[in-house]
This record gives sequence, C-alpha cells and structure tokens, in this order.
Amino acid sequence: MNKTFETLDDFLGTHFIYTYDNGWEYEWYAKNDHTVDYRIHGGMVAGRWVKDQEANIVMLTPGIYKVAWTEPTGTDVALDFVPNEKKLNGTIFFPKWVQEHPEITVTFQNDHIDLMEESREKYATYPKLVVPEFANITYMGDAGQNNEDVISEAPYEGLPSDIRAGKYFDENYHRINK
Ligand SMILES: C=Cc1ccc(O)cc1
Repeated sequence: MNKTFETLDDFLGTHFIYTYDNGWEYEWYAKNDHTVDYRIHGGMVAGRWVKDQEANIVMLTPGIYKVAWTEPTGTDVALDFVPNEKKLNGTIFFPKWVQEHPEITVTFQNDHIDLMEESREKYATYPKLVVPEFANITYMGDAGQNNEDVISEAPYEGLPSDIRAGKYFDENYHRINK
C-alpha cells in the first residue's frame, strides 16, 4: 500500500503489522470508527487474539491518529499512528496480574471474557507494568471496514510473513484457503 493518509476515513479499515523496538510483534485492524481487532505474534502475551474491542479512535491532525481502549483484563492501551512515516508509538499499561500470569490471557479472549473479569478481581492490579515503545510498521493493507476475514484465526508462526508475501488474502481482502 502506498497511499498518503490524510483523513480519518483513510485510516479506518486499514490493517497493520508492526514490530515494537522491544521486539514485540503485533497485528492490528481499525475495523470501524469505534472497534479494533488484533493478534499478538511476539512478546509477553504472544498468541493472544481479540475481536470487536471497543476503542476511541480520532485523528489528531491530518495523517496522525490516536487510539485508546481499556480491556476486560484491566489492561489499558494508547496508540499513536503516523502511517505516512510507517511508525507508531504505543503505551500498554498492564495490571500486575497479567505480568504474573500472562498465560491466562493468551487465548481467543472473546470466548473467555468471564475468566478475564474473574482474574482481574482475583489477582493484583498494582503496581502496573507500563510499556512505552515506538514501533516500525512492516505491513499496511486496505482491508475495508468491518471485514471479518482480517483477524479470523489464532496467530501461528509465519502468519505475518504469509501476509507480507501476499499469500494470505485474495484481491478482495478475503482469507485464502478458508
Ligand atoms: C494489549 C493490546 C495491544 C494491541 C495492540 C498494540 O499495539 C498494543 C497492545
């Protein structure tokens, strides 16, 4: 993709893969103006994936976007995308329990919302682990809004490479070999 991002509409429907400077690899989709989907390929909670997380998504100035949300785990996230420079800055605020028991969160969260809410009550919240990092965007795709094929299966080794190699989506941005 080599479009220039100018409006909020340019951003909505975009699918990103990026690697934080600490090595953590994330895949994230601006599904619509209030919803995000994502998959985590590397880092403390690699293997986790989430659909239909409600988020606040705004354009700060042409081509620069801020996204923020709070999760059923109690994790808070704030992302600032500068897609024209293939960069973003993200801060993740993990409750202590996620740092101590990351394995509880490494799943398809949508099927285990009750477990996340029980765990956030059962285990410690503080002190939080704050992870502020820049990331380099390694892939951008124009998936269109509300495309359920973008994030539709668990992360597997090599998935980001398959996407970057053009082996994962067809010309209509539907998953191949579904
Ligand atoms: C905890 C979720 C999360 C999703 C995307 C991202 O870049 C950072 C955190």
